[in-house]
Amino acid sequence: MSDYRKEQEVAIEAVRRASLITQKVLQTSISSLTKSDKSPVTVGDFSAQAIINAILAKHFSDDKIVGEEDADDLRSKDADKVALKEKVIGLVNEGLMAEGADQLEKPLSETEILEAIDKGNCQGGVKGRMWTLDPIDGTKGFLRGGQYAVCLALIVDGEVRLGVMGCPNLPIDKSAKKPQEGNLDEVKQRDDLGVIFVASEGKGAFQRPLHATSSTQLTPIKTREITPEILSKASFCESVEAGHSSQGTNAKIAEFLGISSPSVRMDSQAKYASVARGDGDIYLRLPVGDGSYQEKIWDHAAGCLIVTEAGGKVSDAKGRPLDFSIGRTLKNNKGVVAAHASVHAKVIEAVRKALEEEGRGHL
Ligand SMILES: Nc1ncnc2c1ncn2[C@@H]1O[C@H](COP(=O)(O)OS(=O)(=O)O)[C@@H](OP(=O)(O)O)[C@H]1O
Ligand SMILES: [Mg+2]
Ligand SMILES: [Mg+2]
Ligand SMILES: [Mg+2]
Repeated sequence: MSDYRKEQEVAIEAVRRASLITQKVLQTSISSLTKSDKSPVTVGDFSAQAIINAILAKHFSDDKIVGEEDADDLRSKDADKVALKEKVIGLVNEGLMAEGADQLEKPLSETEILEAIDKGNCQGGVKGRMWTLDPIDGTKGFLRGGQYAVCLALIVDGEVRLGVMGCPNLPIDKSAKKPQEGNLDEVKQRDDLGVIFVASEGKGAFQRPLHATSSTQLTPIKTREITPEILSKASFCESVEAGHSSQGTNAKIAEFLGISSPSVRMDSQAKYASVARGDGDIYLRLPVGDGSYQEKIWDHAAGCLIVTEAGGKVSDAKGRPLDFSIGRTLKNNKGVVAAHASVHAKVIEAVRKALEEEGRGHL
């Protein structure tokens, strides 16, 4: 097994710088536009993607990047988009020139920034080294002051080897109260928020405060011990957006497992982070409708490794491992189930029953 020490160090620094810039956006104003698929993208998403891609390109110039965003909208002559691009240029240079490792001496040009964003155009695949980046996962959450995550993972020959995730709105201390969902003022004011989660294949999972310097010690994290006997006491989390996973199916699964407490609804891969550090036990993401939506690799790669390395198990709805080797999507998988390894099989059995009852057993 390779040691990805250098990659880990660079990825943490890239995610740290990008996460701090998204926090700055949150503290000031969030300009956004709507993409052709009707989903939102903000000045924070573009800036974070440019910062991370520029740092990756500097250290690993031969690596490919599968990133969510592209710079097409920023090349538009439309006045709103030109104004948004100007903000992105300012934020990217602020993020890259801030003190610390990888500090840039001289600002990047507009062309360099747009090119950095477009470095995320790789189509994925089974061979070689590629990073996958979700510069802001849970953009809708970001806009409403909810949870969001800056997610970066290294995939080598189709397997996730390294995952780094910045969660600027999660408390450093898992037992501290999470900010109230959508309370933008609360997340602006609290100074105990901001965590980076890290996992490297075979080396365990860790967290560290976002605001610390990069030499800060990583603290190990573990999923909560939950045996089949106490499964009914488990807490499960799901998406805030009803269109992103079937909340009705999730509720039925919880009922089959004897879980009576309501789900914790949270945007983004912060759900994986919560399960990984034992602040939640099960993450359910069951497909909606006919299950035709294909999950994107950047929505799961970092979170999947972080949960696995913390002692959990991640699979699709049928219990199959997620296959990151076939392009930009997880087209061989339907849905996602993450849980403590000792109860994962029981959860999958409940998923099968629930989908069959709905006449969706084929999914
Ligand atoms: N129909 C459908 N089904 C499943 N997933 C979808 C769907 N549409 C979008 N997306 C992706 O959901 C990502 C955000 O997931 P979340 O779990 O954070 O959703 S939620 O905001 O809590 O509802 C979101 O990631 P970001 O775009 O990075 O926010 C999307 O990639
Ligand atoms: Mg996403
Ligand atoms: Mg995103
Ligand atoms: Mg998006």
